[in-house]
Amino acid sequence: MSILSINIDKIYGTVSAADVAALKGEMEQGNRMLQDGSGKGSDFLGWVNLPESITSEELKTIRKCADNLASLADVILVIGIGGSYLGAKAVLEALSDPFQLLRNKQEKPIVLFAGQNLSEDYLYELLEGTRSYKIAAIVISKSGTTTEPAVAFRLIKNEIESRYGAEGAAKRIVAITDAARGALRTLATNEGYETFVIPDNIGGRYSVLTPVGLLPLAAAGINVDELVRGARDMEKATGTDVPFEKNPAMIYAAARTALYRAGKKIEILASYDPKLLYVAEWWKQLYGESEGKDGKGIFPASVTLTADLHSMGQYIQQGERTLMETVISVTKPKHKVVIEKDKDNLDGLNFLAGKRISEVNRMAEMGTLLAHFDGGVPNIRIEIPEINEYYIGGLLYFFEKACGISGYALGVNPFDQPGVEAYKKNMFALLGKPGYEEAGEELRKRL
Ligand SMILES: O=P(O)(O)OC[C@H]1O[C@](O)(CO)[C@@H](O)[C@@H]1O
Repeated sequence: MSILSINIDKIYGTVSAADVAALKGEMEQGNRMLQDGSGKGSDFLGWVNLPESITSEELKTIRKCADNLASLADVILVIGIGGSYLGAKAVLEALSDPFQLLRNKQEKPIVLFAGQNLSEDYLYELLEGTRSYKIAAIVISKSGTTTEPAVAFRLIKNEIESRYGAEGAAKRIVAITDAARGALRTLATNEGYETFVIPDNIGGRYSVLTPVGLLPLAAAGINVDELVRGARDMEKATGTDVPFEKNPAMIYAAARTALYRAGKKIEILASYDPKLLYVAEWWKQLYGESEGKDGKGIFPASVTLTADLHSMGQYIQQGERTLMETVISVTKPKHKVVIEKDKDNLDGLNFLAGKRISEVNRMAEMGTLLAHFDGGVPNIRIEIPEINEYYIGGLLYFFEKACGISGYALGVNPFDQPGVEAYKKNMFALLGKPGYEEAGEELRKRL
C-alpha cells in the first residue's frame, strides 16, 4: 500500500464526479504555483521541497543535540505556540504510549510543553511538578516576540539558571529561531545557547519538518529520519508530475473545494484513534490560518470518535447541513486485544467474543460513514496503513501540500495570517504596553 489512500466516493450526492473533475485545471495550476513560486505568498514556499532537501548531516546534528539534552535531563520543556508547538505535539502524541508516565522506568526524557497558553496554574504546576527532576529546555519562536512563549521562557530560564547557574543553563537551553533577527536570536547569542534556524521562507504552521518539530521529537526518542522519509515519499507522490487522478493532495483539495462551493462551509476532521487528536489540532492551525481570510474559507473543526459520537455525533447527524467530514482511518493497530466471552452475557455482547477491538472500531467507522452520508454529510476518507513515523510524516506533508493548493483555489494568500494581530494589539493595549495608552483607554470604556 502507498503511504495513504484517499476515497471520495461518499461526497457524490452533494457534488458529482464531474464537479470534481472540472477542478482538475485549477488544482494543477495551484500545485504548479507552489512549485514555481508564481502564486501569492511565494516568499513562504520553503516547505514545498523541504523533505527532499533535508540532508543526513542536518538530521545528524539534530540527533546529536537531542542526545545531549537527553543525557542532561529527565524532563525537556519545549516552549512555543502555534506552529512552533503543534507539529511536535501532534507527532509526539501520535507516536507515544499515552500511559508511559505510569511506568516506573522512563527510558527517554519526558517532553512537556509550555508557552502555548497564558494559564498561571498551568505554569505553576509545570514548574512545581518538575522541581525534583533534572530539566532542560528548547525554546522555539520564529519572531522571538510572541507573548505566550516569551513569558513562559522567562520563568523557565530563571528556574534553570537558579538551579544550574548561567553556564549550566547555556548547556541546557537550545533556541530555535530566525537566522539573524529577533529578540530570541539576540538573547541566544548573548547567553551562548546552541541554536537552530527556522528558515525565512517557512512559516510556523509549515515548519514541523524543520528543527522546530524535529529537535523536540528527536529528544523524545522519535525516529525523525523515518518521519522525514515518509514526507519525502509524499513530496514525490504529490508532485506536479503526478497526474491529478493519482495525486492524493490534488484530489483532496479538489473534493473539499467542490464541497465548499456547494455550500459545505465547515470541515470536520475525524479520527478513530485518540492518538491522532493533536494531528487534528495541527491540521486546524494549518487550514484555519491558511484559508480563513478575506471573509472566506472552510472552518476547520475536529472530533475524536467514537468518543464524540456520544456528544457531537448528534449535531453531525442532524444539525445544520453545512458540514463535510474528512476521516483519517488507520488500517492496523500496533497491538492486539481480543474481546472475551462472558459467562453471564448480561450486556448481550457475547456476539463480539473472539473479535479484536479494532474490528469493532472499524465497523463503528463504517457504520458512521454511512449514517453521516445518509444524513447529508459528505465524507472524504483518508486511510494510512498504521500509525508510525513514516506514515505520519507522509500524512503531514500531504495535508500541507493540499492546503497550499486549496488556498490558491480559494484565491487567498495561504501563507500569511494578518488577522492574528488584532487580539495581540488589544491585549497589549489593555496591559498598558508603552505606545498603546490611548488604545487602552478606548478599549477599557467598552468592557
Ligand atoms: O514562532 P512564533 O513567531 O512565536 O509564532 C508562533 C505562532 O504565532 C503565529 O504567528 C500566530 O500568532 C502563528 O502563525 C505561529 O505559528
